[in-house]
Amino acid sequence: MAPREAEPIGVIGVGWVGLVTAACFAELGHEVWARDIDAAKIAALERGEVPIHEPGLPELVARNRDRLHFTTEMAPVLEHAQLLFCCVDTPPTYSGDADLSRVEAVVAELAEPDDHALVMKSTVPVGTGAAIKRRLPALHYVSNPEFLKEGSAIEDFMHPDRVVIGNDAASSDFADRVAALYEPLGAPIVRTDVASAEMIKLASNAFLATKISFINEIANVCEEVGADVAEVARGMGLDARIGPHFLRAGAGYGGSCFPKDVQALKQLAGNSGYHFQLLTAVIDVNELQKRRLVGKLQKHLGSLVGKEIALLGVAFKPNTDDIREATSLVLAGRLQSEGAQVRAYDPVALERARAVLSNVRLCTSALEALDGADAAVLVTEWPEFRELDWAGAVKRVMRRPIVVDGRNFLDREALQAAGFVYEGVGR
Ligand SMILES: NC(=O)C1=CN([C@@H]2O[C@H](COP(=O)(O)OP(=O)(O)OC[C@H]3O[C@@H](n4cnc5c(N)ncnc54)[C@H](O)[C@@H]3O)[C@@H](O)[C@H]2O)C=CC1
Ligand SMILES: O=C(O)[C@H]1O[C@H](OP(=O)(O)OP(=O)(O)OC[C@H]2O[C@@H](n3ccc(=O)[nH]c3=O)[C@H](O)[C@@H]2O)[C@H](O)[C@@H](O)[C@@H]1O
Repeated sequence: MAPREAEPIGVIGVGWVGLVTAACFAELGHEVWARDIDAAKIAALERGEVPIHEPGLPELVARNRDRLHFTTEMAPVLEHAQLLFCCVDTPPTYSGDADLSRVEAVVAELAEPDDHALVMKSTVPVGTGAAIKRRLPALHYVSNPEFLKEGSAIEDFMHPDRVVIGNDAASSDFADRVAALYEPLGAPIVRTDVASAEMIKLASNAFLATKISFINEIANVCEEVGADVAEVARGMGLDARIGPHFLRAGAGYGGSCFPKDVQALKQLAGNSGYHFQLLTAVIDVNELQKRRLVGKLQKHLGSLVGKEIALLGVAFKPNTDDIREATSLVLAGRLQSEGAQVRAYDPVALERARAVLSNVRLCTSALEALDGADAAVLVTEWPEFRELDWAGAVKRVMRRPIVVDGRNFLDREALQAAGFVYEGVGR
């Protein structure tokens, strides 16, 4: 696609957000200089390898290879581009606050006053832009939070519900140039101040997490009173004020963002003297929700000592190999401390799992994980799990036909008809 005006773009931090940003801006016709301090990652990208599992990304990177310039150095980025999209990670610290050390490292490499603008795509606490500007008053700073979801990152980037751009008066020309980059996408562009832009990102993630914890609590009550949460969510979601999205009850939210961003917003409020009660509950519900699956196993197996439990799925959601804060990790730990033997299978996340699930037997197929298992727990709703021959091969290899469906994903009626004990969430 030929852009109305090509704008050389710098991307700093080439992870999930950075690589998708770089590839999508290249697809929109811009030259992109993308820098990461991880030399192995840059070397892989230069060889044409994409280091993460994200549908469509290898093709997009390959198609735009001529416009994508990967580097470990800051100098070529500064030389070629004025808009510097900061996409470094902002993981949680022990206190739950966001760790801004990577952002600080990027800022330390910028001079001022100069003709660059730092465009913050990383998720940062409200006040980060102001703090950076206090130290470097002449630095141009634009907040441009990212709302993409892993697994549909390219689609989300190219067809956003909205684009948010926050800036002060001194940086309005740069902010206009950032807005111009997104114009071809046809999405509403929300122009606002930096602090509000930062808050829009945190509040959006916190609200979505709240929806999930809310429906999970409704699910838990449904179990007590004999209602089906999937039916309840369907009926609720048709109310336009509620909407149908993010009402899937299950084993709680995971991933690199909701857990850390909800915690970070709670901490941010606390640091300013405000106790954000609702978010405290959202977090507690989510932690308990992951563990409730253990109780469902105990209901049918009694003590878990020596029992063989198969986890179907390790990734925090399908279509990604990301296992950061995945429910599978909490569950594996809980099951092991109850004395169970745990085996697990995931179509794409096994390599990443190997580094953290040391006492779990990682299997190369679902059937291998299910062979001899006393129960199966569906943790990630990969389509291939629905397509397994439950009534035939699975029934034959499992020691006991018990399935805990942590995502309400499998065909309950078919499994029950095949003689399985089926436990969903909230039904
Ligand atoms: N993963 C997601 O779905 C989304 C993430 N975000 C936010 O975007 C930010 C990035 O997230 P991810 O892409 O998931 O992180 P990531 O961990 O996948 O990637 C971050 C990259 O930055 C690199 N890096 C660290 N310090 C650097 C430096 N000084 N210079 C150059 N590169 C450096 C790292 O080596 C890594 O490759 C976070 O703040 C996150 O909260 C926002 C929306 C969606
Ligand atoms: O800031 C971020 O990093 C991103 O965080 C989430 O995206 P992501 O974590 O990639 O994935 P989601 O699809 O939101 O799922 C997050 C978790 O919630 C769970 N979930 C989601 C929806 C639902 O109805 N129920 C539910 O339990 C998923 O299983 C998963 O564990 C947001 O959806 C993005 O808008 C945001 O940009």
